[in-house]
Amino acid sequence: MAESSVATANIGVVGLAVMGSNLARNLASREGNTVAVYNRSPERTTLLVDEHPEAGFVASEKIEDFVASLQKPRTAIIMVQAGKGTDAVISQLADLFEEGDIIVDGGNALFTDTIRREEAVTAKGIHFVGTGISGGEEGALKGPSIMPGGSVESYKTLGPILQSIAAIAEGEPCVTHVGTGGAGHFVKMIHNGIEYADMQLIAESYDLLTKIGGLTPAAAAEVFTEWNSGDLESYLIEITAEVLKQVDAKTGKPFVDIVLDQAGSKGTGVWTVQNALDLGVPVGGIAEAVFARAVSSHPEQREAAQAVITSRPTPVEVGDSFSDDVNAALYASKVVAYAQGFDAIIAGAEKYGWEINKGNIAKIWRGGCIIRAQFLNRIVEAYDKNPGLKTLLADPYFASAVANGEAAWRRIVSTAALSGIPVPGFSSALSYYDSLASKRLPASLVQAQRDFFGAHTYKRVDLPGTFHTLWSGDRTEIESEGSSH
Ligand SMILES: NC(=O)C1=CN([C@@H]2O[C@H](COP(=O)(O)OP(=O)(O)OC[C@H]3O[C@@H](n4cnc5c(N)ncnc54)[C@H](OP(=O)(O)O)[C@@H]3O)[C@@H](O)[C@H]2O)C=CC1
Ligand SMILES: O=C(CO)[C@H](O)[C@H](O)COP(=O)(O)O
Repeated sequence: MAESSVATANIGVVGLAVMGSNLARNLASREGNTVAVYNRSPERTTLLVDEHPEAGFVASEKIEDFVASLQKPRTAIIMVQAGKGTDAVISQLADLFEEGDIIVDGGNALFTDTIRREEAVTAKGIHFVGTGISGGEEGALKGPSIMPGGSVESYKTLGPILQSIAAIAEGEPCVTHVGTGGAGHFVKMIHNGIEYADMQLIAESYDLLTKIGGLTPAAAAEVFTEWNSGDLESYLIEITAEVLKQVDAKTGKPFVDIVLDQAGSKGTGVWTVQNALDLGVPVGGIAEAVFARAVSSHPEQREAAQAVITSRPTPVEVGDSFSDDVNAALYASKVVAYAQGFDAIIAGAEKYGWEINKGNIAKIWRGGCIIRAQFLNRIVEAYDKNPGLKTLLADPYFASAVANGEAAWRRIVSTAALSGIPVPGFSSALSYYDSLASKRLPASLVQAQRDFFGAHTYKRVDLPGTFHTLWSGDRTEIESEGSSH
């Protein structure tokens, strides 16, 4: 490995696994950049440098040499395993960096860790920017969607570099200063939550098309390919068609049929739901997607249940328009998932004091990231028209798009239930829609029950104030001090 302790690089990357190595190549391909690279295990560095001499990397085996190879003020992007790995690298860099240098964490960090790390690092006069980066291997190389947090001052230096490597959508780079502190990682977390929901809805669509619609995976691939030229056009629909087309070389079977039906996760979906619970934001679509992966990953429970549930419903007979109904249900459920994700962003911004422009978030998700979709242009328009929109479902375009597909959506949920096909994503989205649309919810009864057993009080529809009924006494109503909770 060619070592350099002369400061020749204007930017560095620490962590050269899938994301870091591709991000480093992306940076190196941009005019004027000289990129320093470092990885804990030097084999990865050697491999990257040997395979990509054109990148002109300045490689180091020791982190001290890596730091010495960076021009001042130094900027290093960390792309290592979230959690302890990130803490370890930050601590090493913070010991070697000087006032004014910038540490960027581009991994999938939990935003509260980012807030903690920023406090610790900035105490030394070093800038710290937690940034979400999405796009997987290809995005990192060709242009990801980038969601930086951190201070406005840091973004002044970092912004142009990030803009130069980001994906371009509708002529604009997919990067914006999301907000200060942990805002970037918070928004990336929600991005991943929406990603989970979108993937689950697509998986349910595939299940319905094959198990009720009777399509083979290859025929379902054609349906997804067709959908990809309509309102559902998106990266996830596109790759779904590719996966379903794939034939396993070993068995000649459809590839999807030989993959074990147990979905894993690395944690960002769970974080989204945990934080939404804390914020009091219903994100049922994302939660169901997380739970669906969890159900799939308990084979012992599934086996135990299958040993006793031996009688299964016969799939309902469906006509030629079935796939159109699935398309409509997918679209409507997807609108709900995005609406819930944006609600969580709004609530997070309020709680943590971030000024997050929702339209700009939709803009930077139009390219480079896993949830990139045609659909996001409509979200941009919705927030452009009304930045204070209470829910995406109230936007006139989405309201009418969902209303147009509503009957099909209901047919799909009921057909799935009658056929014994689980559709937790579709059905929870429909229930959420119906909850918002209902003039009156049975929450009245829940609140009355709470008052009965715990004197939790209630409000009346016809009078101001807070009340309690003397349930264990003569059941008269008394006015209560304070507000019901
Ligand atoms: N993979 C993806 O599609 C995406 C990943 N991300 C995020 O980007 C980051 C990098 O992801 P990915 O490229 O997949 O790599 P991994 O998450 O698999 O992490 C591997 C890298 O972390 C390094 N590392 C782990 N522990 C330590 C430690 N204690 N000290 C120093 N280095 C350590 C490894 O070094 P060594 O080689 O020495 O083991 C290696 O470079 C992660 O935070 C991930 O969540 C974000 C978007 C997409
Ligand atoms: O951040 C990502 C994409 O945006 C990563 O691919 C992430 O790993 C996906 O989450 P999970 O592994 O839990 O499915």
